[in-house]
Amino acid sequence: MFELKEIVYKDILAFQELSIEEGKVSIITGESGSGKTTLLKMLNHLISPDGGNVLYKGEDVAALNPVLHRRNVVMLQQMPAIFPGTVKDNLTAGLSFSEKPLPADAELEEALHTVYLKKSLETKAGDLSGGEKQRLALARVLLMDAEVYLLDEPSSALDDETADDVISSFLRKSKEKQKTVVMVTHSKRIAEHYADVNIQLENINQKNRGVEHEG
Ligand SMILES: Nc1ncnc2c1ncn2[C@@H]1O[C@H](COP(=O)(O)OP(=O)(O)OP(=O)(O)O)[C@@H](O)[C@H]1O
Repeated sequence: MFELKEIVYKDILAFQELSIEEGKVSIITGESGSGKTTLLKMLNHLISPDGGNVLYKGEDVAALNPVLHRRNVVMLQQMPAIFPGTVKDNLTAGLSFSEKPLPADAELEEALHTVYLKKSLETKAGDLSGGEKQRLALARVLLMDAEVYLLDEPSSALDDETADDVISSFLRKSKEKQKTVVMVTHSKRIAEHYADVNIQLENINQKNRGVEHEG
């Protein structure tokens, strides 16, 4: 799905080669500051490497329209924005922004069910807890029906049991629809349980290599 070659980005990332396989769950781990978020941003065309190439389905991402690329490759940021209004307003925000058709309420409720968020569509989003807001943002991303989901620590605000429920349910849904998922996590447990492929980033200021890849 993605091929990255001879990547250099500031003094943050430097590695020879990395492949992200279609239909797989790739989990990125590595110590704080090793460049995990930076790598996701590169896949999302939010930043471009100083050296090397990022190919998406064989095409150089630098040559793709960033807005159109981000409809296919959707990123859930580490601290996702929650918009004023209801849960429903928040679920449909990404779709409205991308000018995609809005789903019926039943589909929105199904997305809430997938992320174990037991709230009505009319609940005020501002009243949700931090972990509930994180799940709401994950449901919003799921509804985008993208080809690739880039998830930056999507369960950081959840207790272990809820994190397991939510991540396994999200990944089951994405596998059913043959989506590609790239997820950053600090949780060894999540990485061990759910990765088809483990990508370990190393801090290039301390060590001399950037990526270790296990399939
Ligand atoms: N635009 C930028 N310019 C310069 N340095 C940056 C930029 N963005 C991030 N950095 C630095 O690059 C390093 C990697 O940041 P990044 O957010 O990718 O790390 P991370 O592995 O996701 O960390 P964490 O686990 O703490 O979220 C950090 O030292 C950060 O301060």
